[in-house]
Amino acid sequence: MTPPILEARGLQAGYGEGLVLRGVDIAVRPGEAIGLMGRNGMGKTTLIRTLLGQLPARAGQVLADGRDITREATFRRAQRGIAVVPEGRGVFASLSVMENLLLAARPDADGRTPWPLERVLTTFPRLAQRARNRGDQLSGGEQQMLAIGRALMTNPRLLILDEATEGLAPLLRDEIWRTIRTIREAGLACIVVDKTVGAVLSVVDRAEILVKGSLVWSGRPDALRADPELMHRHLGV
Ligand SMILES: Nc1ncnc2c1ncn2[C@@H]1O[C@H](COP(=O)(O)OP(=O)(O)OP(=O)(O)O)[C@@H](O)[C@H]1O
Repeated sequence: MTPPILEARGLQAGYGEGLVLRGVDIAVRPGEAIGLMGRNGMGKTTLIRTLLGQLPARAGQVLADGRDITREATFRRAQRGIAVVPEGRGVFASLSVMENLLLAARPDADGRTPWPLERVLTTFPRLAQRARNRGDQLSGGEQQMLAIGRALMTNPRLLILDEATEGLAPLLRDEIWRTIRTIREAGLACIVVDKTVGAVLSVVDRAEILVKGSLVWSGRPDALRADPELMHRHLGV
């Protein structure tokens, strides 16, 4: 069987004296979409940061395609096709939409470009309309689309979206969810973190619930929806 694109085994990490992740096992296979769920402060962002190498692992392993990358630098992981749309977006304010996109462009590790500029602009028609506008002239929703567009320009195999719809008006949220669905249908693997539980469950293949740095439940979205008590206890809905 093809090994997972990204995997954690017994992963522990934290800040200062405190341990946040208490031995997490998780794997994302090619084309799979995972919803990483849990109440505030349970460790979702910490897990993503540790998978990306932005925070060191204290114990356990991170593997990419079956290879141990626990000590590998963040930029090397990005070269392996792991792209992130961070909380807070990271768009260059003084550059145009087009410049933001072109600056991010690079082929994948095999030299292919499944996401050329034209495809990104077709996926986000709003970005095409705003091509000459500066990053700081965009609405919050447009900035978010640009952040996702920039990630796609790196031709990733796995896209990690942390709070992709945070702070956006409902209509813009719907537009972001529609594009995430399009990206999914294109076969790109994703990890999605978002407070809108219903929307996350509508786009992922599997949900994983974190409680105090441990994964306590993993399963299909319909199994989670069918268990209101579980949803209430761990997700507060
Ligand atoms: N830079 C930091 N320094 C110290 N503690 C931190 C830091 N970042 C997060 N924490 C703590 O680590 C724990 C997990 O936080 P994390 O941000 O990973 O949770 P989360 O599940 O992503 O929650 P949220 O939805 O609120 O972002 C929390 O107790 C938080 O206070």
